[in-house]
Amino acid sequence: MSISPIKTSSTRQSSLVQFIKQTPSKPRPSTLKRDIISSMSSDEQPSHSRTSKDLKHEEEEQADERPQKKPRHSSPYPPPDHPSYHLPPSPTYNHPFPISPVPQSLKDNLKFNTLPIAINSPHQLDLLYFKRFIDPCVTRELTRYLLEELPWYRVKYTVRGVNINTPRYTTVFGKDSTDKPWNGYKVKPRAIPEILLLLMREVEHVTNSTFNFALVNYYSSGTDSISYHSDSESFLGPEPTIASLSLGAPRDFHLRHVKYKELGIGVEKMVLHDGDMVVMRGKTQEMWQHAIPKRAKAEGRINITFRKGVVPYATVNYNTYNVGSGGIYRWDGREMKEMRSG
Ligand SMILES: O=C(O)CCC(=O)C(=O)O
Ligand SMILES: [Fe+2]
Repeated sequence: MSISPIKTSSTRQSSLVQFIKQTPSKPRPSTLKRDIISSMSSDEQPSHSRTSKDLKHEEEEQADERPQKKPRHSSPYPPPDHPSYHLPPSPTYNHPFPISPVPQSLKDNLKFNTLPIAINSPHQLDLLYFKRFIDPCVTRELTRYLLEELPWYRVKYTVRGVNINTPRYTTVFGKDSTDKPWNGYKVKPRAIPEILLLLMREVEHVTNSTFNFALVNYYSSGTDSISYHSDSESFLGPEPTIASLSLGAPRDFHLRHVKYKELGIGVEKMVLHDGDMVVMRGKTQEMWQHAIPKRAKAEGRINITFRKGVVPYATVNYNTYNVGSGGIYRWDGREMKEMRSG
């Protein structure tokens, strides 16, 4: 890693990140602890590189700071005055087929680890990492529900005469924060389904942000991937906060600086596990690109990103590249089946 050293009492001091504990309700960082992630190999967990002293400290802290039981929210979400998410004409607006109600067992078991670790570098990488943000007791049921209930797409498109087959399943819900009405688009946006709103509420709470889109990827095997890119699209506004949730099999998450060659900055590598959440903030999109590279072998993984689109083109673009005009796929319990060809 090319993060400049922070002197600590620890013996290792090459590449460092700051580990910042935050109070659950106030995501403003206050440095309680520093730790080392030194040249993480792609299969290492950040905790593997900690000293035993730090680990002990961590265990003690965790004893006091167990993932919190989800507070009982009695009021519907989003509230009518949600600053970014305009209520659609109906909660199921423009769903191509009905999405079953969220099972009560799934709702009851949704619990969250609201304590992040901050990962910063002098090169303006600005991440929050919530290890097992979603409690492992529910991730299996949640993954299955999303696979079975969401409409999935394999989008094809052409850029400068080149035909592209998106190498993963995608789908998207939501509308930008402008006053353009839900029915004002040539391709109408889709209401965010209840399960994604439940997750969005918690993610908004811990990131102190608001969102209006949920983009969902499904990487069915190691050959599904997303290549290096930034989500710094003009339609997200400056310094966007993007929260990215992982469910299912672990996958590598690589970040490289936009001038990594000129500046000799190495690739940052993490492994994202079932239930983890990475929040990209500040200048991360402007100065860094991220990717999920192909892997020789990998089981299925779902990724959900929450974002805030601030212009109508966000809605148009996300629908074009995550729904498109091709066939629709559903998970039948074993595999994806195309139920309507494009
Ligand atoms: O799957 C991931 O973790 C990343 C997805 C991503 O970067 C994107 O959808 O823009
Ligand atoms: Fe991305």
